[in-house]
Amino acid sequence: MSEKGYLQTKKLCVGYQKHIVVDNIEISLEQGEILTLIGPNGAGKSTVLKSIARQLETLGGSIYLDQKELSRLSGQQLSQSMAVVMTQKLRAEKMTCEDVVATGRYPYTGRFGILSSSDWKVIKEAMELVQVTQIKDLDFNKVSDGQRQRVMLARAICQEPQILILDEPTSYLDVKYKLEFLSILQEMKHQKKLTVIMSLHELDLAERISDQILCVNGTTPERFGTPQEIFIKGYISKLFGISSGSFDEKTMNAELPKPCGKPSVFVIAGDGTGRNIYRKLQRKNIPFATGILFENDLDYPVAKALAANVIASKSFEPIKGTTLEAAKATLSECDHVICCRPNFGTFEKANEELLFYAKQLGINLLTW
Ligand SMILES: Nc1ncnc2c1ncn2[C@@H]1O[C@H](COP(=O)(O)OP(=O)(O)OP(=O)(O)O)[C@@H](O)[C@H]1O
Repeated sequence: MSEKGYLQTKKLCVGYQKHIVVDNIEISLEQGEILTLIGPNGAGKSTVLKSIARQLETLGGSIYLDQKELSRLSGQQLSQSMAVVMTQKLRAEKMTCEDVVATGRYPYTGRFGILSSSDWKVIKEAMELVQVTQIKDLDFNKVSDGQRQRVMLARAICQEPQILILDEPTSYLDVKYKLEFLSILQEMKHQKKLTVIMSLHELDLAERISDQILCVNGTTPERFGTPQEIFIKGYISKLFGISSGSFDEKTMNAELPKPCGKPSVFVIAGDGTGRNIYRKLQRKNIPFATGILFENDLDYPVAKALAANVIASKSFEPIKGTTLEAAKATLSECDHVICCRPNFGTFEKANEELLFYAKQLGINLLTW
């Protein structure tokens, strides 16, 4: 573990009463890093977050913030350094969205909770940043889940924390707000050196935004590392125990199960033209073969996930005669051919020949 770590855990054990959920958690984050927790439902992500946020008593080990034990900070010191947005709904009787955002300033107000003009400036800026100014006068209990999530983020931002803890912050956001939300986190990371610890179910987003990822599943954390170390072939499927369908760590594509049986259709594809057809055939439960695909083609990972048989050729190499023969043999066993290619490039003469062969055999050429 790095001595320079801004936020560190040592042999951290978390759970409920005597029931250990995750043990031996060793993380080390620099200031301004984003850590994402991923793992299956019920694995313990929220439990880890609640423990780091001091909302749940730890069962063992320690958490250090800037070399100081987190448990030794006073309540006010903690709320001035850490903001927390968990999934459970905030009880906010008769509060407007602006009232809720304003509670984020309480760690800075005196005993009477009177907000100064500079507090209101911070509140206004936070609301503008996450675009909730328009709903500021609405009853917090009557806004949508996505709006509520953004109000809670504004509240956390106006707390001006050094560390932000978020449990599934993007779960209710539409794609526009998901991207905006993550952009705000990145901006705060770069401009204010904000350190973020959050859980995400969207693996593609986790891969893009995280500096570090902690994989949680079972009583010991599976892995802690950079996205490049985590998103390696086969690992995510193993972490989540994917048994129906498949997940490709390289493209972050999740595909439904491939249709079973002998292929009845041959798809001549390439240059990303086949993916939609493959998925259409999958939806209709029609087994198919496809080729000839270069291994770096956009179609290739989808074909590997959905096709009964993929005739492939090494990237940046000429297609071998034996590969063309294998494609012809597979095609001749099919009842139909779908050609997705409007024309063929210089290095695709083999596919052009394959189409010609299909016509010679008199195989039914489908247009989809
Ligand atoms: N208050 C509680 N008391 C006792 N056990 C709990 C409590 N909250 C959660 N658990 C248990 O702790 C385990 C981990 O739950 P946790 O909510 O941390 O998982 P998670 O990874 O966040 O799941 P999800 O992805 O579904 O949100 C589960 O077995 C759950 O049943």
